[in-house]
Amino acid sequence: MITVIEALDHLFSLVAPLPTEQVGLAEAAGRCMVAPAKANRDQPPFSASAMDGYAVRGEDAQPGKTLTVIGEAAAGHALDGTVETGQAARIFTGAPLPQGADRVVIQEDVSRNGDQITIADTLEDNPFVRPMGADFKSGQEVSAPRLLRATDIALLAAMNIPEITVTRKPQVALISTGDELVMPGDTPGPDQIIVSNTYGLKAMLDGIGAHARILPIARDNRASLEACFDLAQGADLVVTIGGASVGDHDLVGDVAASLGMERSFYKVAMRPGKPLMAGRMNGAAMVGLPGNPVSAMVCGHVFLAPMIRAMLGLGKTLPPRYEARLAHDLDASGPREHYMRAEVHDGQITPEPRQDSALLSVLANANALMIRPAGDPPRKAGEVIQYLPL
Ligand SMILES: Nc1nc2c(c(=O)[nH]1)N[C@H]1C(S)=C(S)[C@@H](COP(=O)(O)OP(=O)(O)OC[C@H]3O[C@@H](n4cnc5c(N)ncnc54)[C@H](O)[C@@H]3O)O[C@H]1N2
Ligand code: MOO
Repeated sequence: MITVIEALDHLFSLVAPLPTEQVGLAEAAGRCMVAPAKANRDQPPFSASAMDGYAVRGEDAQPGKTLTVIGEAAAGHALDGTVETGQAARIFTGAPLPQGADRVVIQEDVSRNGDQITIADTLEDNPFVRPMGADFKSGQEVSAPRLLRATDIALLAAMNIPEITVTRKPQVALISTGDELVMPGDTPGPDQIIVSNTYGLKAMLDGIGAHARILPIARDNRASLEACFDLAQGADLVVTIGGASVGDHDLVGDVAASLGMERSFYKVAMRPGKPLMAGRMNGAAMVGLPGNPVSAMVCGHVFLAPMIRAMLGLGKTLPPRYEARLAHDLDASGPREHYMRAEVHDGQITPEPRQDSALLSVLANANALMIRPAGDPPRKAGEVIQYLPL
């Protein structure tokens, strides 16, 4: 059996960065921007008031001083004039600082009588001015490649970049297999369960920039599986779930091979996730995940997510591992790399007491996959161990 790292190497060789397309900013959230974006202007484009109050010359900002108000500057309406010694301009947050003025006295520090203001003894030191270009300067870059978050989109908008170049979304076809499965909302027979893996995987993959399609459930016969593979055409990545092991009804490998799948590997020395298979099929990457719900989700994190990132152009890199200290002693681990459902709090990690790969409630309760290397010896509380955050 190959290792997790070897399997990832094979999986990376099945994918490449996808072509790019233009999108408007309103559609850019979660997309992968491929080229650096450059600010088209300074922000703010002028020295701006940070508060509501009065713009004055620095030397006039003294407690007890009385000044004459000569006009008003509001956001979008600059004052046409200069603030001279002994003068002030009414000013509001975001307005350009008038010529001559170099600070703002907030209105709480001023008493006003007609066109006269007197500065109070409570005068604050802060000049309440945002210098021109304080946020960013023209030409400043937002680096790429990057998955765009809400905060990036706000920054790109402020930079006056209405359209960006992004990688086309990887199209993923998700095929659950098994006679025992029905869709959520359907009425299961006495020997049936509700399909969960396709829904969990779609949520995971859509959340990292892919577009996953849930295909009809393939039944445990060749014709049904073939029909589902046919529906998967056009996808960049075809993912089957279940039917990967050694049982009489585990047909995925055979059917995929008969449809031309060139296999890269079958079986990985990991737990859960051992009966994983992958290859190239009709120009797409194909991954056959094990059916146990936790196995499928763990393989999604460990294998599918890095493949999606590679297709987006974010590089062929391993998911970053974090470190925490064991809260309790652990027994020796087995011959397969073990991804244990665990909880990390305040830098301390505790594996969940039950690790059966059928238990989705345990997975949902966990916030980490604690990684025990193959053949890991017994470990003591306080030792450092690696994990993937969930
Ligand atoms: N004799 C052996 N038996 C098994 C071995 C083995 O090495 N020798 N491996 C075990 C391991 S490890 C796993 S993992 C499972 C994986 O088997 P399959 O990929 O063939 O999965 P199925 O048998 O189809 O299903 C397993 C389990 O998961 C449920 N399932 C399947 N698909 C879904 C879905 N989309 N949503 C929710 N639940 C699903 C299914 O009902 C089964 O309960 O094989 C072991 N056996
Ligand atoms: O590998 Mo299975 O995926 O141990 O449950």
